[in-house]
Amino acid sequence: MLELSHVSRHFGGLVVLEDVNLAVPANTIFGLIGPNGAGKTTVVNIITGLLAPSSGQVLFEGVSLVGKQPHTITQGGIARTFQNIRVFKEMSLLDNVIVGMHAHLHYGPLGIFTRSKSFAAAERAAREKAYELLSWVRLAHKCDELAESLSYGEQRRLELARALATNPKLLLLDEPVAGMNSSEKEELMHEVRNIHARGFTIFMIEHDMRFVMGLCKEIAVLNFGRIICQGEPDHVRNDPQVIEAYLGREDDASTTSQGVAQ
Ligand SMILES: Nc1ncnc2c1ncn2[C@@H]1O[C@H](COP(=O)(O)OP(=O)(O)OP(=O)(O)O)[C@@H](O)[C@H]1O
Repeated sequence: MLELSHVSRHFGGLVVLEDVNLAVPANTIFGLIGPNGAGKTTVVNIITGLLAPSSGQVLFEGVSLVGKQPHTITQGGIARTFQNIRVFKEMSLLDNVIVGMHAHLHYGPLGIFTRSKSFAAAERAAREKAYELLSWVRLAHKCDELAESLSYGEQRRLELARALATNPKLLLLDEPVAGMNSSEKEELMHEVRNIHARGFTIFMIEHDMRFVMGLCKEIAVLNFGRIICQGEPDHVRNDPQVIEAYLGREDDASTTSQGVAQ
């Protein structure tokens, strides 16, 4: 579904990504991990059109994403969440999700002013769809509350619902459990599994090894801008280069000489 071939990215003389090759098949949960500064965010920014690669190709369903604007890439079927929560705190949960849907609503400019029949129908359909997406992340009962009333974990779940509002085929999660406590992580793991079971392909970058190992079918490991290992969790966990890359790094995950955290 998503393919990066020989992708490199330099910032001046700094080589941040070098010859990165990744293939994310449809219907999988794929994880990209790596120590701080390895280049993970740069990969996500290249996929979503915020950055162009210095060289190489990025294909989504066989079509090149290089040079496309972020909103075009979103409309083409890739949605993302961000490391830092970006919900609109003074808006209701429903309105937060409807904002995410905006690009897909079809009503003419006059409809907005006259509240024509087609506008009213589009608005009703948007509210119904938003309610359904909120129910997927178990927040429908709070649909009219303001986002600011939600706990941190709930705000993250709201972001998921909003990302899904663009009707993506591929959902990119950028450090989805950053700042969460362990029960919030458990809940999000459940949510991500459910969303995947509804037919979405998921690509995540994440520091939390337990979360990644528990969810992903396939994992790629980035270190100093290069992919050093790719495969199923058990393979990655026991790979000597991966253990070496993580050993002594308290910031990323618990590692032992027997492997990366189970
Ligand atoms: N716009 C930029 N200009 C110069 N250097 C940059 C730029 N963006 C990223 N870098 C550098 O690229 C390297 C990789 O950064 P990136 O944020 O992609 O890593 P990361 O793996 O996501 O790290 P983290 O896990 O800490 O978020 C870092 O050394 C960073 O300082």
